[in-house]
Amino acid sequence: MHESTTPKLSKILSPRRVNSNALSAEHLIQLAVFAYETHRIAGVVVNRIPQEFIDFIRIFTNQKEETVKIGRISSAEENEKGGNETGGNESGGNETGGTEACSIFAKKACGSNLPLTSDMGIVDEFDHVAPRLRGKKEGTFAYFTVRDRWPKIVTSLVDQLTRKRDALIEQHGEDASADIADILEKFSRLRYEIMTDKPLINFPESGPDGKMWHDWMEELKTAVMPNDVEELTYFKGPWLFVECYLYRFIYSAFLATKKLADMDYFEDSKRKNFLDHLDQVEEAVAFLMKITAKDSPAHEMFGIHQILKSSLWGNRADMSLTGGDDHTMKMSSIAASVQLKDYILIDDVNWLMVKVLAPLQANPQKLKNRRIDIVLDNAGVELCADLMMAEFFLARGFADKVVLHGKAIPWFVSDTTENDFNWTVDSLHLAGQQSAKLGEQIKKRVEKMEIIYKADLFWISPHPYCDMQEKAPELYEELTTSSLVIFKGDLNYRKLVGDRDWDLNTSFKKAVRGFDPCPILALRTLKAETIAGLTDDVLKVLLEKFDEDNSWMTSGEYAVCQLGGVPPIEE
Ligand SMILES: O=P(O)(O)OC[C@H]1O[C@](O)(CO)[C@@H](O)[C@@H]1O
Repeated sequence: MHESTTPKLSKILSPRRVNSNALSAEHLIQLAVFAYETHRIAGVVVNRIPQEFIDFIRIFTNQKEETVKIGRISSAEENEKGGNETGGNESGGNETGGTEACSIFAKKACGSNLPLTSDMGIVDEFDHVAPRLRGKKEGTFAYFTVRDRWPKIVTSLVDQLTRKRDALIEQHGEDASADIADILEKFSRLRYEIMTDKPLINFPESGPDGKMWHDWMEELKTAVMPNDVEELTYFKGPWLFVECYLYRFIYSAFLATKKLADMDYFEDSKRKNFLDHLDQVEEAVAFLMKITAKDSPAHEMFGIHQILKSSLWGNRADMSLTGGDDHTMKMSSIAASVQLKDYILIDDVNWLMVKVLAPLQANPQKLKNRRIDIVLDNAGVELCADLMMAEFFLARGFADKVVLHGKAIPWFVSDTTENDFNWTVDSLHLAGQQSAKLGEQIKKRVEKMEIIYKADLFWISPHPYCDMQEKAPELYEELTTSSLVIFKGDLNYRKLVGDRDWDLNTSFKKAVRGFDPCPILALRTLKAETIAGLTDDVLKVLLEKFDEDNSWMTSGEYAVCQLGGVPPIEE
């Protein structure tokens, strides 16, 4: 019976949200069976009851107050209760000797009338928190990424190398020819291994973090998935880990060459993105110059929304979504910040002003070392908006220094490296007079160490940020001295919430799992199926608009400005 009902159930549950009208007795039974099956397969107590299950039962039984409990009932507990209260599935013993049961019983008020929000993945099979996203789940964006986007990214690198072959040989000499052949061979194997879901292999322990990668892969296999080492494949491994591995693997192919070890193979698309947005950059910088001018009549707080949201919408112009293809924004990020406000699902900017920025600017203790950090994302137009944000904080007296954190190697197609940072500052004048002034201003600030660029290796590791304190204690310590850390973009957000399939209304605080060095702000457009902290009202609107389609989570159209690390405004 289990075999025949479970697939039907997954069909019902495969969209993230399920229309509760579609419920029937049969569905309910299937749910119970599925829960039992999952429990039995996972072999653990199910300690996180999916909201949809609770809602299903509540709606189905038409009772107002109840709790659904599903899990392994130990013999002692079962004896005490006198067995299964609803006469649920009574299966025989199990491997550990306890009696397994699927038990559903009413106890006390629980749940809300929220739409059904999470998928049926109950808890992660390895650590029993919300499930990590994985490429193996068909129909998800992670699956599409592994199946289509990654091979496409590798193919476009192959195309680029083939196209540039002669120029590279001319620049570096004949050795480059063998280098290119070597890389092409590695990439063709890489594509094959992705597409046929092969296990990840160790790459040479070279580079500043090569040894660490070996350790992390071992750790993942031994600590996180000890019984399923063969599961560390492109589709089955945790999506975040495997995606970081992919970009590190690409880097290792170049690193192993004689002449191309320093090449930034994503540079062309990053520079093109900047050059395609010159008008938009100039328009946005002109606004910045107006509100930061010494005689500007603007109120101190004027412009914060525009500047932060301009940086947010810069994150739309991400080239990794299109595999490096053109992705030109039509309006300037400042114009977008005004026009696109309805697409911001969580907007904590007022709260940020009250709790963080206003006290910083008032600076009652006359501090001289107020620091704001920006963990950068993409180069190109997004970096320009981030530089504007840094300048705004300094010019308007919110901070004495701004630390920009970039990547030490080419990363996720368009992420900012030190070269990108320097090149962009040097090239701002191409956008126009106002941008030229900004470029000069930033250079001065870099000289005076008011703007500092750093590239800690942790940012190119596969770890969620809740592990920072353990994996990169010095970086964590450093962030505790900051007044605000702004995390830009989707990848940073995925790492903040651990790249997990949280119920959409899980609090942000819970999802960051103790990562709390100082106030943090996520400025992210949604490009992956993970988010936490949506309110009932927002969920309702999304449900009405999208029903069972969750493209809003990955289209890059919607966004959040989400604050953590400070008490809620009403406290
Ligand atoms: O540049 P961003 O905003 O971090 O986006 C990169 C993200 O987009 C994706 O390419 C889409 O999932 C992810 O690989 C990554 O999380």
